[in-house]
Amino acid sequence: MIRLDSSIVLEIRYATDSNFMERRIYDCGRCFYRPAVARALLAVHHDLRPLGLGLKMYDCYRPGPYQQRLWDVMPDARYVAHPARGSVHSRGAAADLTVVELATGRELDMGTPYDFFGEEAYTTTTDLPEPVLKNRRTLQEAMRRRGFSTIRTEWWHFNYGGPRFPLSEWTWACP
Ligand SMILES: C[C@@H](N)C(=O)N[C@H](C)C(=O)O
Ligand SMILES: [Zn+2]
Repeated sequence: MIRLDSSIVLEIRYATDSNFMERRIYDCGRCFYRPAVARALLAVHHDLRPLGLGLKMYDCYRPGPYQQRLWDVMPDARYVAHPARGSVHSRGAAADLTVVELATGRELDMGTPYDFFGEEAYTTTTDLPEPVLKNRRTLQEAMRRRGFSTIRTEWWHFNYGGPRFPLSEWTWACP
């Protein structure tokens, strides 16, 4: 993604130990997508620019075998897709992301951290401060406009509509 626009921020958490597993599972953090999905995300990023905002990616395409690693720690289908079914991430068509101020890199307050597994992170939760609800609306409206849909339990996760791409186990090279 950052080859398409280097102002998209990458913070691929599963390539760090700052994630719910508290350990690194990717050898390095890179962000790949099916071309149509990449184009749609780029459009979202550009749509946000007049507001002084842009996208920060937490996770992009997720090679199939890594789904089991997530499931081993959080075996709850509300929050992690069952490895036997596979994640839309492993189809190259899901995004875990947030919105940042372009000038400062500061994340907008979405009410919970990434991968907070609880009701405060649900997209259906309305019992949150108005600025948080506004920030979530900004993200959701920008993503919906370009063909993405939300899921109930995670404000950061979006699935791209359209063709159902196959699951993949391809893994990127690290420098
Ligand atoms: C684990 C979380 N970041 C996530 O992506 N969850 C969805 C439901 C998935 O595993 O596909
Ligand atoms: Zn996700």
